Amino acid sequence: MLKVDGVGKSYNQGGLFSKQQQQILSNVTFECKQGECLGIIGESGSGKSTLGRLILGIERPDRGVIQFEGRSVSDRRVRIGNISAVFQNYTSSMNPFLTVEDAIMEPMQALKKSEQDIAGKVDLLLTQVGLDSTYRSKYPHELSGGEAQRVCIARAISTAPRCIVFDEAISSLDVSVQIQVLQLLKELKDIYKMSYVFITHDIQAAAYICDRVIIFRAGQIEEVIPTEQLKDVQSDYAKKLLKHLITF
Ligand SMILES: Nc1ncnc2c1ncn2[C@@H]1O[C@H](COP(=O)(O)OP(=O)(O)OP(=O)(O)O)[C@@H](O)[C@H]1O
Repeated sequence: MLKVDGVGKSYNQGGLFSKQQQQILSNVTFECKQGECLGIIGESGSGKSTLGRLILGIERPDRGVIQFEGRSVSDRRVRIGNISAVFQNYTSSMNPFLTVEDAIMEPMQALKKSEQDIAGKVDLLLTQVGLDSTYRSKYPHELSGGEAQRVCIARAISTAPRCIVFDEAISSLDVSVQIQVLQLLKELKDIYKMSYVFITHDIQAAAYICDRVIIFRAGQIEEVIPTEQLKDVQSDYAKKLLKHLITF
């Protein structure tokens, strides 16, 4: 369904007029199947978020292609309504001037759904993420971190996308809230039959929610492994990384 094929990306290093390039991603190839949760685990700076931005079409790869159901995600019409995102920083992901209701309605309005359909769906989406209709009129500063992230999730699922990219989406939450949100994401995946690309440092969260995990190293895929075999990773790097990331 989502195919990343031979993707490379570099950035200019050392300012606007510098010609020095830093290679961030090299020849990244993988597929995320329909209904699959694919984890991407790697050290800080290994290029995970860059890959997430390329999948979301926020930036374009220098080399290779990213396709959703056979069509390049560089075409906005392919992405819109099909691929959405939930980021780590829920407070800056939310427009401080929009109420919860407006924030949830915005992606549906972009798809030109009827006002009646949209208004009726807000309560359902709030219920699905464990909030009630009293939240409709609240502003982001009136929400706890867990509530704000639930609103971001409601917004992300509002168009019933086929795929969601989560970039460290639970990392800023308290541990007890993280567990609740992970449970919620699992339930929603089953309801909507979505695929998830789950970018994280958190091996325990990945083990809980992912079907397969990609171990990422310096912008390249080191190993891809089904979650139930995570303890049997082959490469020395993956063994060391997992040991380092397991905190208990
Ligand atoms: N827009 C940009 N311009 C220049 N360099 C960038 C840009 N975005 C990212 N980088 C560099 O690319 C590298 C990879 O960053 P990226 O955020 O993708 O890594 P990451 O694995 O997500 O890290 P973390 O886990 O800390 O979020 C870093 O060295 C970063 O400084």
